[in-house]
Amino acid sequence: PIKAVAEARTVVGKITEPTGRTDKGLIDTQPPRGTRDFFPEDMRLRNWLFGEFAAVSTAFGFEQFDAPVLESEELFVRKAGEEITDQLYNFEDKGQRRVALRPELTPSLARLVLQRGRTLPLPAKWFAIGQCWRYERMTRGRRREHYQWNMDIVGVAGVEAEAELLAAIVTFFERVGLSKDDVGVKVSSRKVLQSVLTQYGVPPESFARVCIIVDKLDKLPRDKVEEELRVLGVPPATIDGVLSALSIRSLEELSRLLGPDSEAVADLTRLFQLAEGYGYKDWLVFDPSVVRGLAYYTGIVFEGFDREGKLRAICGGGRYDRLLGAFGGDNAPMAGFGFGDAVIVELLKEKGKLPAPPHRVDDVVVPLDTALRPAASGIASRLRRAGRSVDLVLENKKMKWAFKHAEKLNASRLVLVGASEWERGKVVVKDLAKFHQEEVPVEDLI
Ligand SMILES: OCc1cccc(Br)n1
Repeated sequence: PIKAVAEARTVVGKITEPTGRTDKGLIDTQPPRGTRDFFPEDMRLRNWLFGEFAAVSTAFGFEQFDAPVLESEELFVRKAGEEITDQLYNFEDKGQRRVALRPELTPSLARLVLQRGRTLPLPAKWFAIGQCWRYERMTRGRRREHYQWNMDIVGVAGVEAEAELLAAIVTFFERVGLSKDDVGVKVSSRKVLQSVLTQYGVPPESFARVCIIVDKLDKLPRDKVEEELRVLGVPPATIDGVLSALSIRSLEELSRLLGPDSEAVADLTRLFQLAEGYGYKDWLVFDPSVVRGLAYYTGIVFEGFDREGKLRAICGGGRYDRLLGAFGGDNAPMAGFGFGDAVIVELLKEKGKLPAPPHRVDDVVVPLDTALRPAASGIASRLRRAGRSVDLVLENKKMKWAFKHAEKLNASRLVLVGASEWERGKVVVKDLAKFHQEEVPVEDLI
């Protein structure tokens, strides 16, 4: 047995106690494939980022909602060949129910809107920050989860909704220190593609699938995209028509192609006019090749991008006026965006703008001998009730250690509970920034 324990010690390392795991080796301490742990330093960054998401949402008067990560699979079963549904993290639970880890938040939002039905006051402006999942074959070693910030407006049919959502995205970029020289937002409308396909007599039921294939243009070679369109039954002439429309780079040109009464031209013209009013027009780029990869978009679509073109889309969104109908409900106009927590961090890191929020406390409280531990605990409670963050030293430590500890915690003050001062109803408060100390009566301590 001694030898076995000794062996176990080597396998399990310093955490093995005599009662440690001697039958097996150390558990796998890595998180499941494609997922991340958030150690405290990671959580501080994540809390900062989510704090920025929430601050922008609040500045725009949005209310926060959430829904289960686990949803009925039926919410995400769409037949448009989207990557997001091809990679659904779905399974059958112990009650033989078909369920899935949500790959996005929008269908859950739609479910909640339908749940409220006519009782939901419109317009509703809701936001969420939630973990979303995909089951990616690890061949590409990509992540299987990320956190996504969503903002959505329900009940506004005009592009004023999209203009407000774009303003929120620009506000976020400015808050985190990115300028229009670092990032931009490509804007288009699916009505462009819809008009072209209609001109070529492509049946409306193929529209969503064509969009999903065209969305792959920035990921697949053009001939692969053309092949997929051909397989879908889109004739070569139509393919050329579609692809040439996507190379247009001005609304004037678009107007010449689609005609003066085009809804797409009217929507986009209005959107750029509103953007001028908000003051973020220079952040926008009209780019009809932007179609986004979600089947349910019906109008304006947009995506945030880094001007150096090194990274994947930073965020994306658009109008989706028929999602409630797809779930069997009455349609209501809806528009929104999703903003992931990964690309933005890569971009901020690259731009040297990624904060590294330190762990800090306001006060470190130290009893200078064991008999004073109850007194020190009382001091810590008093300070905490006053709203201070307090690290109470829980073991008997010397002054030298306490100083180093307070420094490590970036503490503002070191509060020493010593016998002679305590007898006089006082404690010693050392201001660590001003190298100044004073005896403070306990009743005055805050
Ligand atoms: O944006 C697509 C997506 C969905 C779920 C999880 C991850 Br990682 N990525």
